[in-house]
Amino acid sequence: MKVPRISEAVVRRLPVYLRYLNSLQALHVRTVSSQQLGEALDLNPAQIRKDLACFGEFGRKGIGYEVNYLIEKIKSILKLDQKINVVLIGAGHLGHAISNYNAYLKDNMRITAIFDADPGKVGKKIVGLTIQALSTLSETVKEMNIRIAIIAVPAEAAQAVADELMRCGITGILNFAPVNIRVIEGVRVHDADVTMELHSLAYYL
Ligand SMILES: NC(=O)c1ccc[n+]([C@@H]2O[C@H](COP(=O)([O-])OP(=O)(O)OC[C@H]3O[C@@H](n4cnc5c(N)ncnc54)[C@H](O)[C@@H]3O)[C@@H](O)[C@H]2O)c1
Repeated sequence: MKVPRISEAVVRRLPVYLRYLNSLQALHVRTVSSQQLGEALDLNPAQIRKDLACFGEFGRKGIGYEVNYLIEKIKSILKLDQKINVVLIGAGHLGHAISNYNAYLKDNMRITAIFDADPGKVGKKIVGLTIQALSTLSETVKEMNIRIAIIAVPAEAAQAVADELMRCGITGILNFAPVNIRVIEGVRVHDADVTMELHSLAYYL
């Protein structure tokens, strides 16, 4: 089935559905209604039905959605049914934490290469992956067919790193550096900024 172009808001909600569905699957729950999903995720059931209807008729009246089937569908929509290699740039404190987390993921999407500019770190290992010098970035990205990168370098280095990543063909960047990265058309950046999240929480105090 050809999937129509869907809004960013829907793309953002699909991983939320997936995470909850995975937790239901772990509990051997077989079906779930949009009502139950809505209550658990604090979302409008009509919204959920509308989101999922973008991709076809998954649900059945009176039964709801089959958890396993819906998980497979969402994974395939998000392309998580295929192996996705990710490169991490920056093997510092955050880079280590992310790599350690990655090691326990039972996921098709995994960090498969780590790079750092510090010659003292190059050659060392983090959870089985050898930290590489940036001179081999382009080669590794091509070899491993990598299109997604995580940036965990200091803010002042982030733009140059992003530029190099784009030259290598990276089209998706998860940026942890507290700086706005400029990208060329066709490349997406998602920012993960702990400080900004805390600052906006402060407003609700
Ligand atoms: N540590 C945290 O909890 C945390 C949380 C959120 C965001 N951040 C942000 O993530 C980034 C990394 O933080 P950190 O605490 O891991 O810093 P860190 O100093 O421990 O690590 C940064 C790493 O990047 C490497 N590096 C520097 N320039 C580089 C370049 N041009 N190419 C490749 N590697 C390069 C350094 O050698 C170092 O290993 C920072 O921008 C920080 O603001 C950190």
